[in-house]
This record gives sequence, structure tokens and C-alpha cells, in this order.
Amino acid sequence: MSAAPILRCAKLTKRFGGFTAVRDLDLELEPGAVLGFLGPNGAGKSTAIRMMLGLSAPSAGTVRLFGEDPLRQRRVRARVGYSPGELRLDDRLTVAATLRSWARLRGGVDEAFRDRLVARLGVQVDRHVRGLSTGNRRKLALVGALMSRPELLILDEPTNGLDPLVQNEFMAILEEVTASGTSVLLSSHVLSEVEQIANRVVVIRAGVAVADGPTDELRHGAAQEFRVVFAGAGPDAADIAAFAALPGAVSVESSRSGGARSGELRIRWSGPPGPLLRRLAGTEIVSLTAPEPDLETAFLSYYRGGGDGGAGGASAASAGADSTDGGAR
Ligand SMILES: Nc1ncnc2c1ncn2[C@@H]1O[C@H](COP(=O)(O)OP(=O)(O)OP(=O)(O)O)[C@@H](O)[C@H]1O
Repeated sequence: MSAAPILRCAKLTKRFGGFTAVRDLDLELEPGAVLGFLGPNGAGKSTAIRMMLGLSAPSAGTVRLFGEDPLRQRRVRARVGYSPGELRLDDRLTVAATLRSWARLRGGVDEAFRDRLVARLGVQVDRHVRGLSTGNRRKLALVGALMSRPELLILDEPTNGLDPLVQNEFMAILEEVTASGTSVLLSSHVLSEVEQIANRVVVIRAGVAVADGPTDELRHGAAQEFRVVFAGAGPDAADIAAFAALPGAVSVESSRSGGARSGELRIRWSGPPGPLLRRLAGTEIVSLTAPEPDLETAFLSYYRGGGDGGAGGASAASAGADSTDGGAR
């Protein structure tokens, strides 16, 4: 390890009554890194993020933000730009007044930079917060998180509610700020955007980290799909069973089982493909393709199988009830 991590969680745990929303989470963010924080609805991402910021007290475990405990040393939060998943804005203010009040909390911001962000994201500063659509509230929160050029950005579902053009513009801005050295923790359901920007990914399911590693490694370490088109009548039931029995075969889809065209097999495979290629060497095939696995394919297996982490707990809509969360800053 080189420089000390700017964010470190060790055995971080949050219980709500008898329900454990986050359990023994270990996570590190190195300076300049972009960490994707992925997980299905109710997995515990927002709960973990609020503890990282000192907005909610852990039931067990520790958080160190820039080496400090953010619950005790509240001033470290000023080094973080945060866009919460659930926005709480003061409806009485205009957009411009909201930005001014956040800037004051920061002790001032570079107004030219703020105005560029406002223009690029299409924020209408003269509007009242009260009448803003979900997407426009989100854009305001993103300007708030970015405008002070923080060392660390913590973004909880930042593109939620944004139209595709604004999403693209926001991702372009994010790429620019990360290129200039800003560290990011990006919680998102949108795997393609995580894939575009994150060099490392943590997947959390039911409050527990189920994967943690460099994005490329996780993508390539996961099962990939081979599509084989056979000459002639194609494989019969016995052939299909033989492919399914190969070590490495995760699943086999054919026209019989559905999911593949006649004469084609779709074989989901984990690990080196040698056994599959040796088995195919004895057959007449027309084509063999293996699409580059994307994060979506890679992580579906982590998402599946364990429910949404909410079993026995309150609904995600109640998130935030215990926190001192004050909204975007
Ligand atoms: N204040 C609370 N009281 C009780 N349960 C809570 C509270 N906050 C969160 N939970 C529960 O903890 C679990 C994790 O919620 P959290 O909002 O952290 O998930 P998430 O991964 O951010 O989900 P999403 O992607 O849907 O926003 C959920 O089951 C949620 O209902």
C-alpha cells in the first residue's frame, strides 16, 4: 500500500433493533481512487455511507475519514462533497439561495466553477426549490457536492432521476474531476456508469460485502458466456447434458430449454475455458463467440440469490430516520 487511505471502514456494523443493515463491512479508498459501491435495493449502501460521513453512529466497528473519526471530528466532513440518495432540501429557498447557503457553509466556493457546473447540468437558479422535479433537485444536489472542489466525493445514486443527456454530462464532469485527482465513492445501480469510471468495486448484499476488487479483475473473474453454433441438427439432449456436466459449466441454454436459437448453445462458464474447448474439438461447429463480459454479467450472480437484504427490516423508504443527515452539501 502506498499513501494512507482517505477512507477506511473496519468491521462497520449498523443494527436497527434486531435487524442488521450493515455487517462487518471492511472498505478502503485510496487517494485518487474511484470506488464503485454496488448492491441491490436495500443492501445497506446508504446506511453505510451515512456512517462513513459521521451522519449516523455505527453499532460496531470504525470509520476513519482522512484519518479521523467523522462522528467526533465533524470538520473532516468539510473535505467531502456529498450527494445523498434521498434529498432533503429547504423548499422555501430558491436554487440560487440554496447554493449560496451551501457555499457559506464551505467558507466560499469558486463562483466561476460553480457557474460552469450550473450551465453544464442545466440548473435553473431562479426557480424555487419547492417546484423542482426529482431530476432538477438531483442536479442541484450534484452542483452542491462538486462546487467546492472537494478532495473526496461521496455520491449516493447520483444519476437517479436524471435524463440521459444530463447523465452523460454528469459522467463527463466526473471523469474530469477524477482525472484531476479527486477521490470518489460512487454508489449506483447503473453498472455501466460504475464500469466507466471505477477502478475498484465493492459489492454489498444483505449488508455484507460479497465482492471487493479491481473492476477488471472482478469482471474477468466472473462467469462468461460462450455461444456455440453447431453444424447440422445441433446437439441432442445427451450432448447438452455432457456440456452441462463439464467442470466450469455454470449453466447451458439450448432451444429445448429456451434462451438459445435452434442449433445453438449458450454456455455460461467460470474459470479457464480449456475443458470446454477440448469438448468442442470433437464436434462440428459453425461459430464460437464469447462476448467480452461486462459488469452486468459479472455482478448479476452477486445480486441474485440472497433477497434484497430487507427481509425482516423496515422498507428502504424509511432510511434516514435515525440520522442527523442534513441533505446535500
Ligand atoms: N432508520 C432505519 N430504521 C430501520 N431500518 C432501516 C433504517 N434505515 C435503513 N433501514 C433498512 O436497512 C436496509 C438497508 O437500507 P439502505 O437504504 O442502506 O439500502 P441501500 O443499499 O441504500 O438501498 P437502495 O439502493 O434501495 O437505496 C433496508 O432494509 C432498510 O429498510
